[in-house]
Amino acid sequence: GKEHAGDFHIEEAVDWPGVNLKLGQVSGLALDPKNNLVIFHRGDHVWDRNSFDSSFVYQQRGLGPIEQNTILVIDPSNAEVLDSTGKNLFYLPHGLSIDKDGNYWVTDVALHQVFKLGVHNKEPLLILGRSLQPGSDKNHFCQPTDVAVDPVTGNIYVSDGYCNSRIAVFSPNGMFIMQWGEETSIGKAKPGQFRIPHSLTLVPEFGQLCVADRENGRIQCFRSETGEFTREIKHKLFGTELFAVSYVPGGLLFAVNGMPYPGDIEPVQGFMLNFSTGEIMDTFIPVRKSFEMPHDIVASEDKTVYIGDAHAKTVWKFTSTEKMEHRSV
Ligand SMILES: O=C(N[C@@H](O)C(=O)O)c1ccccc1
Repeated sequence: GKEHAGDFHIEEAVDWPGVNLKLGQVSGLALDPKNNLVIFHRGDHVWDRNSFDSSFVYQQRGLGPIEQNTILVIDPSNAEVLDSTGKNLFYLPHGLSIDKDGNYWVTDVALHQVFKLGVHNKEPLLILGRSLQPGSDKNHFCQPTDVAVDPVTGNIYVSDGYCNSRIAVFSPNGMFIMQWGEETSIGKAKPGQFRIPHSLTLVPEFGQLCVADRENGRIQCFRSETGEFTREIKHKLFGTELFAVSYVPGGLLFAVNGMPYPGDIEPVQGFMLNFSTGEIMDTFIPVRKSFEMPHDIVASEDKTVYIGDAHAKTVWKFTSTEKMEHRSV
């Protein structure tokens, strides 16, 4: 008989053992060219009220860099740790992305720096920013949150940061090209204004870069070549904070919001959005354990989605199951 088109639902892959991985605060997730999950976590370091002074200078240098491997490569099917690297380099890991050649790009909010790590022995090939020195110019970031590398131009986009409100763009060899964005002024947030640009995702088919404008609880997108504002995606269902975004070639945009503030009714959850229309197509939460501070999200073309949580110290895997709306026989 005639069947209605299947309806996709995203739900936790409850047989995936990765939720039991022993991790520190999970800050960044990415997929490598082989679709392995790569996790950036803080080992035994935590970001709390004592981590920075009022000028955003990191206060816990005495701890030394994290001695555990902060970057884990995980088998997507059985969650085995295929590789681990990144020890004795970082103080407070934050963003992670992987470029088309498989190089890792990470940010460290304590160092106020962006690192490019080579595919092989992961030694830094490029470092942007000045170690432990917050600032806001061509050579200084202030708690940079994420980094994305354009697959065509090789240009490097940095979302900077907690204590800045800009997107800074660099050439493949690290020369400053341009920046855009400003602090959100009192009252309604205007286009191009940020309150913690927290996560980046490139949308190559549309020549755009989208930003999780965290405390404005919205996604802003820009033309990646010029920084020109193209659109905002915002829903009441996002609540106060929108933490992370991940675009999937083919037109889907995934996002995750923050725990409800006192008085908020919107629950913390993952979102699957239609990039072109901005509409919410599905929402999802874990079955095992619960979101505490979901911090990053990464999705692949087959609608496999991972969410990493900085407070639950957990990564969940979600997959898309096609539920036939109903069959007429
Ligand atoms: O948001 C915060 N942290 C998370 O995003 C994170 O851990 O990356 C934070 C802000 C102020 C003080 C302490 C932590």
